[in-house]
Amino acid sequence: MTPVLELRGVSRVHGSGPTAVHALREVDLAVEAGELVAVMGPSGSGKSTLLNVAGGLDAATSGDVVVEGTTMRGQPAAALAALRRRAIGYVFQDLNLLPALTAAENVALPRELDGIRSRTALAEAAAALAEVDLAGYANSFPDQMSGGQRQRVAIARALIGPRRLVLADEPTGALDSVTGEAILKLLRARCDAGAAGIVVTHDARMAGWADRIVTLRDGALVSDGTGVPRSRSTLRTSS
Ligand SMILES: Nc1ncnc2c1ncn2[C@@H]1O[C@H](COP(=O)(O)OP(=O)(O)OP(=O)(O)O)[C@@H](O)[C@H]1O
Repeated sequence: MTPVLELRGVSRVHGSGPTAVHALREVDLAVEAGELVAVMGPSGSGKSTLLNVAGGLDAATSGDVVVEGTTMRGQPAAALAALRRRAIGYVFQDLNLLPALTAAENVALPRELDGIRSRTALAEAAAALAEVDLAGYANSFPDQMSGGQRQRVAIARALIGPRRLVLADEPTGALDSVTGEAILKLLRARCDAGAAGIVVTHDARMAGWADRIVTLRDGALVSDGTGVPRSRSTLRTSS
């Protein structure tokens, strides 16, 4: 089976000369449909860079990023933007919700940008909001919602439509552990339904929802927990 996401020898160097920062060094990583991978590692080890490169928000300096069989390198900007919108859901560390739009409008935005009719996109947004337990909040604005609710709106925006790759950068960062766990359960459920997911986290309990944990150190993948027995069936029965 073709992995949903494949990084092949991916390096990312910020800047050049003596001040160059090697944020990623020759990273190989494949994520299959149905799989949730947790990325851990110390601050500055390259976790956000890995997500940005995987999501096409930043370009690899060398190596290839392949999403659903499409190599990002060499794609015209418009094609890359379309691939990002259609295939990739991204939960940003700082959420990036637009304050002037309601929760439903925020969630619907990527679909509308993709040419889906507004009514259809808003109906999809309502379903995505229900999926994250915010059915009654479609018409609320971000500043009328709690931090945890805003986080769930951002998750709904990443899950709307037929996205097959979901990338989340510390999605539980500012949340209490119960809400954080709920967010990971949502990502887990989407992966169980056939998506591929990567979640950056510092929290080993959150990483417990993943099928495997990869660790970055100074931009290099130093461990890949492939082959570790899956713990999610245990987690599920105890939740
Ligand atoms: N745009 C940039 N320009 C220059 N250096 C950068 C840039 N983005 C990241 N870096 C550097 O690349 C390295 C990796 O950063 P990155 O944010 O990917 O790490 P991280 O593991 O996500 O850190 P944290 O856990 O603190 O979020 C760091 O040394 C950082 O300073």
